[in-house]
Amino acid sequence: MRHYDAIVIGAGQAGTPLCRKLAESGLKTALIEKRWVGGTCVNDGCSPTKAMVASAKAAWSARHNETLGVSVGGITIDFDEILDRKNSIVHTMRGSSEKRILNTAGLDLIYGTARFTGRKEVTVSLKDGGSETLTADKFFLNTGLQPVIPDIEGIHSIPYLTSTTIMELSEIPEHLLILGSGYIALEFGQMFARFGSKVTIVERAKRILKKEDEDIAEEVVKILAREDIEILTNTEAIQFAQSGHIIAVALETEGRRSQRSYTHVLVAAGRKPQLQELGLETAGVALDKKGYIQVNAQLEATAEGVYALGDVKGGPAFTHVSYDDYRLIIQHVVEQKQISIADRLVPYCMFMDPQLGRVGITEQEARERGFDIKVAVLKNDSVARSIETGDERGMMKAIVDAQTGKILGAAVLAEQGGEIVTILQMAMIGGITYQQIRNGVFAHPTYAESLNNLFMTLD
Ligand SMILES: Cc1cc2nc3c(=O)[nH]c(=O)nc-3n(C[C@H](O)[C@H](O)[C@H](O)COP(=O)(O)OP(=O)(O)OC[C@H]3O[C@@H](n4cnc5c(N)ncnc54)[C@H](O)[C@@H]3O)c2cc1C
Ligand SMILES: NC(=O)c1ccc[n+]([C@@H]2O[C@H](COP(=O)([O-])OP(=O)(O)OC[C@H]3O[C@@H](n4cnc5c(N)ncnc54)[C@H](O)[C@@H]3O)[C@@H](O)[C@H]2O)c1
Repeated sequence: MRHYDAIVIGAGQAGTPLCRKLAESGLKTALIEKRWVGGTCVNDGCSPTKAMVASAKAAWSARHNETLGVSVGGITIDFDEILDRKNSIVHTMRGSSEKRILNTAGLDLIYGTARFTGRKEVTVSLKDGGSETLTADKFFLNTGLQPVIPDIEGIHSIPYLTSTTIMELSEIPEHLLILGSGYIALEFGQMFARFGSKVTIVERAKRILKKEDEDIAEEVVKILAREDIEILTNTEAIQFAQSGHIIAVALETEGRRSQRSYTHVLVAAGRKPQLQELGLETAGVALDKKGYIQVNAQLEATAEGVYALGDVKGGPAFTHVSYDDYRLIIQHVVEQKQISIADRLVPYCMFMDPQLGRVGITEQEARERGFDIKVAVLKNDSVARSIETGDERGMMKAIVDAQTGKILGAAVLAEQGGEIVTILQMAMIGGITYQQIRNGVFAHPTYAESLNNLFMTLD
């Protein structure tokens, strides 16, 4: 039986860099991955979707450019070309990541599914057949999330799509029904609408983007409505049936039933921890109330020598969080430093177009918590850069501490909203007040300069 100093399970956004750093620090390390190096982000998530979103944006721009006085005539979507480009990006990223692992001394890459068969022992069902049992002093779990498939009558009798399988379609759906209205639903919904699908989004809650402020969510709805995307809120799919190429769906909106037909169904109703194969009970690792691996602020699970990183430990499920978990674990385990994930400032960006960049708390959260705040709001139709470039969609918003002038949170729904919100995040990190940003000299006419105007609204 092979023994290691450290075993990393899951080659996600934490596990992939972590295994190399552990090995480079002198620990004999194994990385166990059941599918591909790079995990969700590289293979099924961020990179492939953003590559396809870029194609969708190009299609939108080609149509939209007429408003700028430039007509390119009819446009054609070459879906095979879009998929080839996406696949080539994924293969390059995955390949170079795998190569770096294979070239690291003291590190073994083992393809297979790991299951705990003892407190400090895993048995790997190898991808190429057979199995191997390994032991280690320390385990690092980075097994990620998987789509939730709601228990709806008939759902397993239809060829429903998930965020993974929709990227393998060989044709553009004629009429796509999307269950859920989170990031996955909105990014794919707008993307396929721009490729030519008719898109209907069904959300069972009373509005989309519940965690965002209502004015931001309303602005997103307006933008999507202009692209003929139908959004049905307070609505649930209660029954599915397949009839030839058509999927018949019974919907229920506030007690009223209706019958609709679609060609494709994407389930984007949330994601859950990928743990069913791991046998955590055997390792003595407890789960929290929501079914994620329970960790403390040092990312330690309830069993000694076991750590959990990334999405599987709960909290915001983003690549940059998983990557930061890796950075912190290295400081803790290799450099013997104190670490804590408490109070970590986590930004995020929804890559619909325009992007929704977010950081810190929302207005609704600040009010619920009784904070003394000022709220700055600026619609993009009064931003010089937006007017000049012909894209006035969206708005900017910042929540400011009324006493100190410090920024508590921001939302930027704009072309490059993810980049613009990062400027405000830097201000939050550096303790820069809104008055300093209001009076800062920024190049004209940039989006950054509009932050002067955003905070002038507080005067
Ligand atoms: C469609 C989509 C788009 C997204 N877009 C963005 C975005 O734009 N920006 C962003 O920040 N985040 C985005 N995310 C989220 C992001 O992909 C994840 O937060 C990120 O990948 C971090 O995941 P992770 O490191 O926790 O694990 P993952 O990347 O999910 O990796 C887990 C790995 O563990 C392996 N594994 C699981 N169980 C076992 C086992 N028993 N044995 C061996 N191996 C196992 C899996 O095969 C997988 O490779 C997106 C997600 C999706 C689905
Ligand atoms: N740009 C990004 O950073 C990005 C992009 C995509 C995904 N992600 C990550 O992936 C995670 C999962 O995304 P998601 O969109 O699947 O989940 P989500 O949890 O964000 O949204 C799911 C939505 O589906 C609704 N819902 C649940 N069951 C339903 C049902 N039966 N019928 C209708 N609606 C239903 C929920 O009310 C919720 O609004 C995100 O939270 C995020 O962390 C990030």
